[in-house]
Amino acid sequence: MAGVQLAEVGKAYGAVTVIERLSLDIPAGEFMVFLGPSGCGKSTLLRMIAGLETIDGGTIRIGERRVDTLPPGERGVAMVFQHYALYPHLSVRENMAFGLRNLRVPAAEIAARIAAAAASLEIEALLERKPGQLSGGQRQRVAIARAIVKQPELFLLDEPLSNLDAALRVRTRLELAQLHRRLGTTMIFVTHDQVEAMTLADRIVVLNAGGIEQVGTPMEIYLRPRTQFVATFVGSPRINLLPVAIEEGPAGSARARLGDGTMLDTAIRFAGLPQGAMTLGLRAETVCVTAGDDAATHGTAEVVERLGERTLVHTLLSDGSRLVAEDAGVSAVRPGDRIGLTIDAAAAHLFDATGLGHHRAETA
Ligand SMILES: Nc1ncnc2c1ncn2[C@@H]1O[C@H](COP(=O)(O)OP(=O)(O)OP(=O)(O)O)[C@@H](O)[C@H]1O
Repeated sequence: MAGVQLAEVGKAYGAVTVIERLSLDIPAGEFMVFLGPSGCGKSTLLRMIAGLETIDGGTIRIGERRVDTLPPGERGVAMVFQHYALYPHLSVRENMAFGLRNLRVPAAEIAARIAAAAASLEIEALLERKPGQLSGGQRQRVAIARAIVKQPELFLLDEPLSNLDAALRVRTRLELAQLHRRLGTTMIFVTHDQVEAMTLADRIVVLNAGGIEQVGTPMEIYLRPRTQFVATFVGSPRINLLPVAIEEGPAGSARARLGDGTMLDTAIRFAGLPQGAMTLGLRAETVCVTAGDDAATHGTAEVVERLGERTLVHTLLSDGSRLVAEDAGVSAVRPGDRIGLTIDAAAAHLFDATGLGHHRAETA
């Protein structure tokens, strides 16, 4: 297994810059996820590491070796795509053996590796079938098994779960996490699905328009989003964003005034915040429906989404702004109801005009 180092890599197609001087260090053994919206350059970056795209500048290292001048076959990587890219006329076994024969791996060794990978992904019973005789999930498992038998130093996975139905996606996701634990091989996984990113990653790279917005563990990304873009992209329902005016509150903290006049004392230091209007970020789970007299503000329930374990209440505030609040799974709230809301102001985020995030001081 090998780590990966990208140093100031860039890529343009004609006049369009797709990746701009991007640097990133991935330690050996890490499960790294590239997360970002469609078109942000995730696949391009992965293909640059694989050698399927040239780079216009910078260097790429895998382990101790500089690889950006090497052809894909010499980089020690195996790639799994969204489309399984299996040879339709070859059996599963032959699909797995194909690349190894090209590498002149001895036949007995090929057989042993196929047996081990097939057992690991529970596809032993499928080895003599052709891809056309497999379900989508089985095909994807074969594609992963075909990557494993190469015993790569690095796995590159480009949205490998997105062709699977919801249940199979979850199962294959768990299998992939277990596989990583078992093999310990460095993996880079591209997705636009934040649940996949949160559940699989040791660390996530959030990409936006060809650049890195933030690199961090899933909970760092969720709890301390570096930018408003990251805060908005990660988390479901989407984080509530409200324009606020800021003044100094108790003990040097920032006090936010919402459009409806509600005052919230955040746990964010006032000193150092830029002057002027800011955007308050409140995750839905920090805004809760209350029937008691502890409400920070009141609003009108517009839409009530019952998810089973919790209820999302889309609420209109008196100044016309809207936010999503949470209630228990069994909730009495109906559309049109006037409701009270508690707000956990200590968990609030503030975003300045440049989109930079400000959070409560780190606690030990
Ligand atoms: N061969 C090409 N020629 C010109 N532009 C390209 C080419 N390949 C990709 N692009 C552009 O580069 C940008 C990044 O594409 P890329 O496929 O890396 O995005 P992505 O983040 O993987 O998106 P998706 O999730 O939709 O696959 C896009 O704007 C795309 O239109």
